[in-house]
Amino acid sequence: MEGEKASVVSAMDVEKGGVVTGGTPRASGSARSFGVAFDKVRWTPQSSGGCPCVRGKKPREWILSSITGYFEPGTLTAIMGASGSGKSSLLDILAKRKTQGTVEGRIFYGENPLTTDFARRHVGYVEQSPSLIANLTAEEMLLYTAALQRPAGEDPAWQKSEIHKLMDRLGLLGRKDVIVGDALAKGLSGGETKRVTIALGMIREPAVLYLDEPTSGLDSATANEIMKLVKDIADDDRTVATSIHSPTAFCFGLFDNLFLLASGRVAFFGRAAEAEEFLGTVGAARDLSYTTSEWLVELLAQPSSLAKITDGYEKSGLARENDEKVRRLQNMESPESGGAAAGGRRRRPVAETKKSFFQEVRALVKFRTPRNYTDGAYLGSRIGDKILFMLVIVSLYWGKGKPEGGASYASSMQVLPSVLFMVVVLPAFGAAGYMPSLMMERPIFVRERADGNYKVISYLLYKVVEEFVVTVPVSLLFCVVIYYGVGMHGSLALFWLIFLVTQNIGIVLAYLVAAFSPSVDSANAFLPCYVTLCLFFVGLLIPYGEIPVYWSWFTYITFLRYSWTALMMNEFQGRDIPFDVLGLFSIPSDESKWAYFGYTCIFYPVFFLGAYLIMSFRKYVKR
Ligand SMILES: Nc1ncnc2c1ncn2[C@@H]1O[C@H](COP(=O)(O)OP(=O)(O)OP(=O)(O)O)[C@@H](O)[C@H]1O
Repeated sequence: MEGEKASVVSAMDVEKGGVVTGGTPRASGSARSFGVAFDKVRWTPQSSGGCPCVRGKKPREWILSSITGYFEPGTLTAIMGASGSGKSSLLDILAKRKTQGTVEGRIFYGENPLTTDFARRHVGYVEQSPSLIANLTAEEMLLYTAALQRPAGEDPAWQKSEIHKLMDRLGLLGRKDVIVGDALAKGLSGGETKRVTIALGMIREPAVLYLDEPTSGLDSATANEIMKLVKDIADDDRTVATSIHSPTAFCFGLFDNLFLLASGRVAFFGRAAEAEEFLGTVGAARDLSYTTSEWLVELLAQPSSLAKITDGYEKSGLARENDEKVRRLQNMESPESGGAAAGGRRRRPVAETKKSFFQEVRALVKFRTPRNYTDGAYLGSRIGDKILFMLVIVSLYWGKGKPEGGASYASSMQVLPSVLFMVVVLPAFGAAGYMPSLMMERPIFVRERADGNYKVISYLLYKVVEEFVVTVPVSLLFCVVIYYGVGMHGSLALFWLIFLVTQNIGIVLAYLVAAFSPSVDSANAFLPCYVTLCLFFVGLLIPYGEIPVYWSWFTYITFLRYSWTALMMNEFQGRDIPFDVLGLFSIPSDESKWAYFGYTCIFYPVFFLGAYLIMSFRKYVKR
């Protein structure tokens, strides 16, 4: 496959003249060089749809208006502007990451119009505050991302050696075994975390790399180092643009081009070295007590002078030249582009990196599951409650299921339905414990989906497989101890299967609730509410036959009803006892317990599908 062995890090390792890193030689900049051209781009947070009578006559407020420019391969463009001027919004639009509002204008990458698929394959995006997986080490974080983003057939050993080269180049190799960490568990420092995020943006070898404030929160020396790395990336024929708030003089010297934004309009676009002279021509005289970058920051922070500058730019010859160049690039008539628009070279086909969902699930399980399985908090919350309730049930009901063991028939007939009731209710309530994991991980899920790391189905399958593996031994222990401790009858295997399935239905129910809930609080309110309502309709608190007709519909969406009925049938069907226990609870004695087990199972795919559809179509990020 072309490019299969193309270096993960060739951007870093290529010596001028085109040499290689561990893999097959790659001529410098020979493949996947795209320039970016954008013409009269504007954006409003208001959506375009809807009936005007509902929307009202409120005119649209354009946060960005008439933004025209281009980024060329081999150049580093800095986007500067005051806070709120639209820097991040512009990058989001160019990377197809805006999820709200209306975008107008034309955006081309080479000869390709911008699409989500194109952006996922060719555009790297280094977020300002990326969500990383806190319990992975720096090395694992990169290997994990490489396993998801690199072509399927790539040799993992080769991938690992390339990742090590990338880490070495980014000054991370000595810190490869340090966990990424978060606010609660300290791991990498802020500067090291930024390097990891830049490395993440480079793993797919994107032709275009956007960075949103890569130096924010860093000291000047670290900021300079980071920007040197960014400049190196651009020097390898990549198209690189970064938003930056207050660059040091050193950083400013690294910029090839400068894009100044003022209240969503262009105040200057051209060679960084020519900005000062141009601004002088539109009446913004340089204050010599500042460095150029400091002066620009001061200038852009003064709203009173900005309209004059943006008006001056829009009427300038420079703006006309830029417009003209963008039009040439988009029409693919640029002599310097050789027919490939926006300054890009003719590119060869890119290695197909799409993976099957099975390969994605395997990568997710390989890197994330071992960490979870060795995390005491993760396992404790999944095993602890089962062990506790198992001990409570056994100590309370020891031997009471067998009348011949001392308990009277009457007591035994009361005890067994109650124990079975608790056996189905516990995993349903316990499901609340699975919601936070999905909700806390939502920012990671959102970033990884935006990076095109996996499909929703792969992520959900990984989650359920990871949980299922834990539930198998835990539920087996729980069921064996209770079965023999209480003194049950019927099939132990079916008893266990019903409990196992009920527990896993609880898990996917938790995922479904987590998928549609806007916050952990609302999810925590909804799930116990639904489960508690279900308790009334299980069949123990009120026999089915006595449930009022206007509530009967609810019994059909009470999965606990089916699992409890199957357990009751398993326990009492065919037993020679002087009580008609099943009849007492309106449970048909002549129907198959396996059929009720089957009805229970149906809830699993239904809840799973619900969670999948919501996670696929819901926009979790408003940006
Ligand atoms: N989804 C959105 N809905 C409504 N307003 C938004 C949305 N996204 C951005 N804005 C507004 O657009 C303006 C530009 O925001 P943006 O984040 O692009 O600015 P910025 O220049 O990157 O700022 P900073 O340097 O502080 O990060 C701000 O006023 C912001 O509140």
